[in-house]
Amino acid sequence: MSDTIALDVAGLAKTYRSPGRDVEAVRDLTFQIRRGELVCIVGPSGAGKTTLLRCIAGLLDLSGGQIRLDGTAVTEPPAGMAVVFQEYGRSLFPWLTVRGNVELPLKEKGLAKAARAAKVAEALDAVGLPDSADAHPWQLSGGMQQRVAIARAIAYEPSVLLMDEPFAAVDAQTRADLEDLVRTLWKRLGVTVLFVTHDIDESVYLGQRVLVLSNRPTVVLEDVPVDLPDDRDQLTTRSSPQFTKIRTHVYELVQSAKRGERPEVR
Ligand SMILES: Nc1ncnc2c1ncn2[C@@H]1O[C@H](COP(=O)(O)OP(=O)(O)OP(=O)(O)O)[C@@H](O)[C@H]1O
Repeated sequence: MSDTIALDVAGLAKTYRSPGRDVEAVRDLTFQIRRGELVCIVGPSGAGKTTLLRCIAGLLDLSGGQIRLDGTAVTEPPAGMAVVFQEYGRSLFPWLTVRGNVELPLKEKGLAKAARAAKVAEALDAVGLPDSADAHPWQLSGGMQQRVAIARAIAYEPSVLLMDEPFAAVDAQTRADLEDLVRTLWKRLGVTVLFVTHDIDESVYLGQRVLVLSNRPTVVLEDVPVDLPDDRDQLTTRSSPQFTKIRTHVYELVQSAKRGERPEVR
């Protein structure tokens, strides 16, 4: 089962077209993610990472290629997918309580009230916010709000979880806690995770693989395996020689991507 392909991105191209100005964001992206994998994506700013995620989420029309989730072409937001964005402040509804926010997609899914209540409680518990159900998002810190966004995503029980720079706006200590939370939930739930980040160390700490993207128009520069033990912790893992070796390699790749290096000319 673990070798089944969950996400298949084949020859993806995306050009934003507007009168008098076309922006070719993604030229030719091809990669596959197996069910239950945790894959990170890094690349230079403006490389098309968000564009890629929005295409996978079914939020943008493709200009070429195809995206398949569990064998089915993605042409609209797929039922089995959840997305956590960077801007938790804008992704939570301020007029709803934490419970209301986490419950909303479950209502849309058609779950009965008792089942919804159980899933909301379980998800808030999993992200360490069992006592915040009646609070409103604006009463919580940034890190807590992002936990609510994660709780909302996991309560929905997606088969694929997309995360677009989810921790970019939180402080370093909270970020480390949230990274560990993602790994814990990923292991517990067996969900397939695609995680976009600017932070090279974060990509190596979290991922089983790191896809390094070229600059725009985007292609995959290198698919880097992260052969670190599965049990990771912020101190031991990050200070291990193997971690340093991989993060140095990814760092050099991103630097060469910034200089415009592309696979066909390497
Ligand atoms: N709606 C849009 N219309 C036109 N061009 C766009 C649009 N959205 C993004 N772009 C362009 O597409 C390219 C890729 O943008 P995208 O946001 O996907 O990159 P990114 O890798 O996520 O960037 P960053 O790391 O800075 O967040 C950029 O040149 C951007 O200006």
